[in-house]
Amino acid sequence: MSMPDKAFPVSWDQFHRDARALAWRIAGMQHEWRAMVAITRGGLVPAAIICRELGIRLIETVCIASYHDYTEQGKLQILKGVGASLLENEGEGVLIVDDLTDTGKTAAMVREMMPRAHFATVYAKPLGRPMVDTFITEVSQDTWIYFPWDMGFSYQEPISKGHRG
Ligand SMILES: O=P(O)(O)OC[C@H]1O[C@H](OP(=O)(O)OP(=O)(O)O)[C@H](O)[C@@H]1O
Ligand code: HPA
Ligand SMILES: [Mg+2]
Repeated sequence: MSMPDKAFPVSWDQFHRDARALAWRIAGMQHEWRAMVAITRGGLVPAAIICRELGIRLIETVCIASYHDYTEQGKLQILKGVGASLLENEGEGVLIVDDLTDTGKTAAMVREMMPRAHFATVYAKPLGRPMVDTFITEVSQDTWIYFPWDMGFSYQEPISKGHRG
């Protein structure tokens, strides 16, 4: 995969707002969640915001490593799954959270573990969209989302000089 053409930088403020919007949408489903599963590492950030909003206190992780070299997706590797109790009833009543779905491969792998869980991401690209139940903002496949935890302050080229942001 080459570097996507477009950039979608997200600030902490915006991420908090978007994660809260996702919490509002899920709250509207009026479902009793028995646990939340955060997909590490990116899913830990929205998970923290959403479990606070929804009052969920049982938080588990699925630890997956996939993007080993910036935009180059390596083979997906499950480093850790969830405890047996969450797998009961195919994950019914479990809320799975990730920051985004891109190709949908990560979501597909976790869905396989808990087919009846609800899968929510803050952002979704078209290829991953069919793999998630709920998301807030769709960005095009040729866009790279820059999350605030990956960023630092740096000089920005003016748009007229070819700046892509
Ligand atoms: O839909 P996909 O193409 O599978 O991509 C989406 C996944 O990629 C990123 O995680 P990454 O594997 O980079 O690890 P991280 O969360 O530890 O940063 C992101 O947080 C999603 O989990
Ligand atoms: N941004 C950050 N991490 C990612 C992306 C993205 O667009 N796609 C897959 N992992
Ligand atoms: Mg991730």
